[in-house]
Amino acid sequence: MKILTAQQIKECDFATIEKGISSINLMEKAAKFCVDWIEVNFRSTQKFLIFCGTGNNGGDGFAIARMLYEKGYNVEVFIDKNNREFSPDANVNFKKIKQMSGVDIKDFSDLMIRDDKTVVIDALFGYGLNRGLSGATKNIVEKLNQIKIPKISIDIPTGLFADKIIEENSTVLKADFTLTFQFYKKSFLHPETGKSCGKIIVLDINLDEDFIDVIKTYYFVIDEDLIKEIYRPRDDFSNKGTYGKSILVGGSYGKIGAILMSTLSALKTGSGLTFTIAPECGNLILQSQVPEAMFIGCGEKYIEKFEIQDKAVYGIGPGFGKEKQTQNALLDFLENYHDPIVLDADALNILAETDGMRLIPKNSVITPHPLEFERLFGKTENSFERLKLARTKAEELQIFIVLKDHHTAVITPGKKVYYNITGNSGMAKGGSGDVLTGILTSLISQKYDIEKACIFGVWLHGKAGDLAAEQFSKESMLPTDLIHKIGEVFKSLSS
Ligand SMILES: NC(=O)C1=CN([C@@H]2O[C@H](COP(=O)(O)OP(=O)(O)OC[C@H]3O[C@@H](n4cnc5c(N)ncnc54)[C@H](O)[C@@H]3O)[C@@H](O)[C@H]2O)[C@@H](O)CC1
Ligand SMILES: Nc1ncnc2c1ncn2[C@@H]1O[C@H](COP(=O)(O)OP(=O)(O)O)[C@@H](O)[C@H]1O
Ligand SMILES: [K+]
Repeated sequence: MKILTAQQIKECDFATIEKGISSINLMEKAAKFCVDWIEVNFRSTQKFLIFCGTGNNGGDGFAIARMLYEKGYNVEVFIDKNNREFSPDANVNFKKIKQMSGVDIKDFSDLMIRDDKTVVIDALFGYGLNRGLSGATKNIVEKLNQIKIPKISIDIPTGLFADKIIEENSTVLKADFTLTFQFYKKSFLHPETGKSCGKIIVLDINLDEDFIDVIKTYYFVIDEDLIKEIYRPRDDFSNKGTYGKSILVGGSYGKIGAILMSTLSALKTGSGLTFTIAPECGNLILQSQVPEAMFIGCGEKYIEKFEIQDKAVYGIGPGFGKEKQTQNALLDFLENYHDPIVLDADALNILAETDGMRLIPKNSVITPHPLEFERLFGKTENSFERLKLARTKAEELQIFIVLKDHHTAVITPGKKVYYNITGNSGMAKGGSGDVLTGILTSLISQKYDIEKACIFGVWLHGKAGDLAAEQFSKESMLPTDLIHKIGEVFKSLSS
């Protein structure tokens, strides 16, 4: 799914209107989709308090208020009575609601909440916000944020921009749900801004498909349609050679578990032949826990050297450690190896400390979490800036950067960004990243195109995490539980 800027969304609205629907009918349609969702999900609500701004977001709010009232709900509409300069479409809907005898139109300052079964609808500002909140709107948002009743934001939580960071400490409505039109907005996917969105529901209001097809963007959300295009079912007439050779390199005394999880994940993701290169202290553990993988020992307690094998894909780093010999082993390997590889964890830390980034083969994948990213490329002000730097570095080094976070971003050498929306905070545990390394190595060894392997890999990882959380809870699920859910995800794809 494409992500558009506020300006592009506006153009998309115009394109849709040019195709024959009037702007007021488009607003009506958008409001109806919201009301349909609200009816299903907030059926027992006794009163809706609907806060409307002066732009078209406010217009949506007036239309939603009218429709809810017509369906028999108790509705109160709040506006800033000192500012009634509504946009033309908002004005049409304001006039309609004003004529309804059973709906009170109140000033923001009249807000009183007595009833438990009350829900707030935020239609103050949408993608047209062009500066931070101030005055009456800022005050009412601050007040609403202190009241513990459910809040539904229409299109965008008021105070957020669609596509850029907000100033620190600025006021933003804290929504429980965001009913957004047609597209995810970039700000929903970054930690500083996304935390205000609650659960995001994308309502398809049938904006012009031809426009959406051709509009150029570098930003995408990974959705199930994309995954279904990427996923290749296994061929009956195949053998282990068809599915590649994955070699997971890592582990050191006390951190054998990390490379074990990578190895198991590679197997569970379908790798044909799987090897683990680890120090001898891991031999017994690996051979007994993952008998399907072949073990190559090199060093006693940490890796001292490792050889290049033909026709394999290497995933290097989990549990690797940073011993001097291990460092040299990695740098030697990279001096002589020129095919794409996956680099994670201590392999990245070693490259950061030794200035070895230039040795990474073109089209390789690196999987830093924010701190590893900072060690590699330096500090940035916020996650928007981090992404910008990552896009520059991915192009400069011609590599894929899998920037791990709540919404992991896959950044391609062509500077495209694919945000992942599967996964959950149950995965915020040591070991989850090791699993991802195994998955990515396995997919690349199965000859998935590298961009597709990254997109598919992060989605699969998060989806398996979601299934693990469903069964065990976010608190109790373990990275190993996630590995055992990979199969269920594949089953759902092939059914
Ligand atoms: N395709 C879509 O996405 C559709 C969007 N619609 C709605 O239209 C909205 C966009 O409408 P608008 O462009 O009118 O934008 P807004 O409703 O966000 O309001 C923008 C207006 O407020 C002013 N403004 C901006 N920041 C301000 C601030 N901090 N303080 C005071 N005033 C400020 C602007 O100058 C502008 O006049 C969407 O968010 C959505 O709710 C729907 O009505 C129809 C379909
Ligand atoms: N709150 C979260 N929501 C979604 N995914 C998460 C969350 N926290 C962590 N993850 C995922 O778990 C993995 C953690 O990786 P990493 O930080 O490298 O852990 P480790 O190195 O300990 O294995 C990443 O893929 C990340 O996207
Ligand atoms: K809003």
